[in-house]
Amino acid sequence: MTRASSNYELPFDAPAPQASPDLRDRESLLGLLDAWVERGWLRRLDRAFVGFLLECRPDTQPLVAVAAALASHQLGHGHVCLDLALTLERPDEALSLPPEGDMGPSMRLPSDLLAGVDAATWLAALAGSPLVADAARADSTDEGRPLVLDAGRLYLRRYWDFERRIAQALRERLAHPVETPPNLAQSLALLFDETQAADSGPDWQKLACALAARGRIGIVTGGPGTGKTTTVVRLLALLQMAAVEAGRPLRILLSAPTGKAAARLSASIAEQVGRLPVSDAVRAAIPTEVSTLHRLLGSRPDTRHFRHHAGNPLLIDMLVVDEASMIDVEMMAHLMAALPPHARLVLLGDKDQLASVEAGAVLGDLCRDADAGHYTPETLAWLEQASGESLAGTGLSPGDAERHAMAQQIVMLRRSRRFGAGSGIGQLARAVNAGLPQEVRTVLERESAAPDPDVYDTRGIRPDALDRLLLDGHPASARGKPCGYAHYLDVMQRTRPAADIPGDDPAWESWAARVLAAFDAFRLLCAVRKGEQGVEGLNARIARALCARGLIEQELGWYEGRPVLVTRNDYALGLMNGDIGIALRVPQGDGEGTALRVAFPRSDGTDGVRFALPSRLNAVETVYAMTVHKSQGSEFAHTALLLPDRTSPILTRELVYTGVTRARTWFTMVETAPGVLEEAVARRVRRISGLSV
Ligand SMILES: Nc1ncnc2c1ncn2[C@@H]1O[C@H](COP(=O)(O)OP(=O)(O)OP(=O)(O)O)[C@@H](O)[C@H]1O
Repeated sequence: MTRASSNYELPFDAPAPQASPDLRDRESLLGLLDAWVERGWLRRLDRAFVGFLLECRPDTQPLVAVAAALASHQLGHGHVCLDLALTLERPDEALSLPPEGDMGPSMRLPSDLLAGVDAATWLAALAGSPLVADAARADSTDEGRPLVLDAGRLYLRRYWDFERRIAQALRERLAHPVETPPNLAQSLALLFDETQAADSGPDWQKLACALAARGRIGIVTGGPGTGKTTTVVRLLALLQMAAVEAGRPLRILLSAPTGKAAARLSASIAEQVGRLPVSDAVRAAIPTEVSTLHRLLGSRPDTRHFRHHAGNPLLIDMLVVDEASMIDVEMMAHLMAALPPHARLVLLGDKDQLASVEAGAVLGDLCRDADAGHYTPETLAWLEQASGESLAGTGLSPGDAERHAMAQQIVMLRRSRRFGAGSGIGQLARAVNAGLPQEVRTVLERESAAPDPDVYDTRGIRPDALDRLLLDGHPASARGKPCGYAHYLDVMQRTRPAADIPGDDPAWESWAARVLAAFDAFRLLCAVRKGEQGVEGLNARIARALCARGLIEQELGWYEGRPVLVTRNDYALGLMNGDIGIALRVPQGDGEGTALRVAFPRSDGTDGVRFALPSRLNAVETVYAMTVHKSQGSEFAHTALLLPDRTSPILTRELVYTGVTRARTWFTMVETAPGVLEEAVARRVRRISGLSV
């Protein structure tokens, strides 16, 4: 880093006009930041970053140091940068401070710290600091500066770079469309031969397939069951038909952010490929194996670098990534870098779901215009001609090639095949997504009172009734049984192979697979981790209730039936953060009695299972209840979402929507206090970023 000086700079000790006492000098500011770290308001990392900057430039103004601390803090909350104006407008809200559940003694808040600071003064201080590069000036001497100021947003350079590289790579892809396969219209007609009902509008899947076929980048977004996988399977068939014919089948890879999502996509594609009206040669050229993004890029232990990057790109012609809403800005930048320029990239995902826990909401940012379409007249004409579908009367808004460049390669699927008009879960998801609390309440009341409900509402549930719900679910109905956690333990006991069957017999693996599948019959989702109504409290409660009923041997430690969630990638064992396993008693290899082993599904889309020694698992936690965040990419026959009794900024529309849409057949809303659901539905997540293409 250069140690250039600047005319703007004030000596460190000079107070900014009307600044709060915390911004008067270095010691006061660091004192407050240290107190925030102690209290868990800032990460140690954020404080260390400021320490590093002050070491490089001891004369740094407090206004610059505090901006650096807050920009780093924002990354921990999923924001790619610090929006200065927004932070000054509503400091505590913009910075999510005090954090959820902080009941400690009073402490100086961001609003106290930033009182009296105006945007112009803050911007001038940053613009004048040798630590801050100005994004508008392509000045190579700026390159070593650790912070970047871009249109009123302050970035840590790494993250500004990620965003810039993603935008650049996408623009290049958009600027160089590929040749569409010959006979596009005929192939589309062959693959999409369903007749649409006259009132159901155009076949959005066909439109999505056509758009993706013409570009190096295509995005297919849509709610659960709208046919994202169906569309991509047909796209793969369409492209491979032409490529196989030409004697050069495409090298295609499929990927997803988590092992669970990869396994789901793999099973779904395998099932759909069989039904394609194509030759065996084309069918054989469509892969069904799906790897996680980490595995695809070749993650290496103890480093953030991957084996594949711009200098060693993937040897492929096409990449499909499912559950793209879970991709954070860093992963997306690595992904774009590792993709050879000629390769096609297709992203599938639900833009309305919660974004990744890490910084950035790439899919949400790119799909900003997806509801309105924003197609240019050229795109509209091309789409109608290629697909034979009419977009008249769809209510889409017109677009502009400059302002809506990315929108030209995005289609939003609008008709759910899983949750049709009559589905309570579908209606609930739509009402939540539309941000209509009153409508949400109406749907809950109406659907839960129906004779064979798929939605259950338990307002003000009593503790004993909650325990019964969590263990036994609801009474069986015509559709089957909305289970609780007793179910998979029952399957475990009932289907256990006979004790004299040797440990290497496949019966043990099939049994484990069956128990793992039964575990997915029910999941309790929580909004928060801490407290009685968080994951930690509920896991303890469920274990206690199962133990009291004699369904598990003990509440703590390792016991048969204990479900565990992997919380850190373990490359040696091939386990990824988010993988779920269950401890089972299986025969020892030497024929000497039995031992506990943790069964994990293989992430190759098969029903295979592998076993790990409990003592080898370093980062796991019990997972009856899980956070909505961790449940992304999974679905469960019966899903219950428990909302805490106090509202908080993390209870948002996206969180409730993601929770509801994890349910395949039944959904239970567990409300512990009035008004919390309504407030959550009315609140939107806003991820701060500058990604726009
Ligand atoms: N055009 C279609 N014709 C008939 N059935 C369809 C069609 N599109 C989707 N389906 C069926 O609807 C269900 C959901 O489709 P699909 O799995 O493709 O949706 P998705 O959007 O990928 O779902 P998810 O949200 O689970 O990722 C599947 O059973 C699929 O076979």
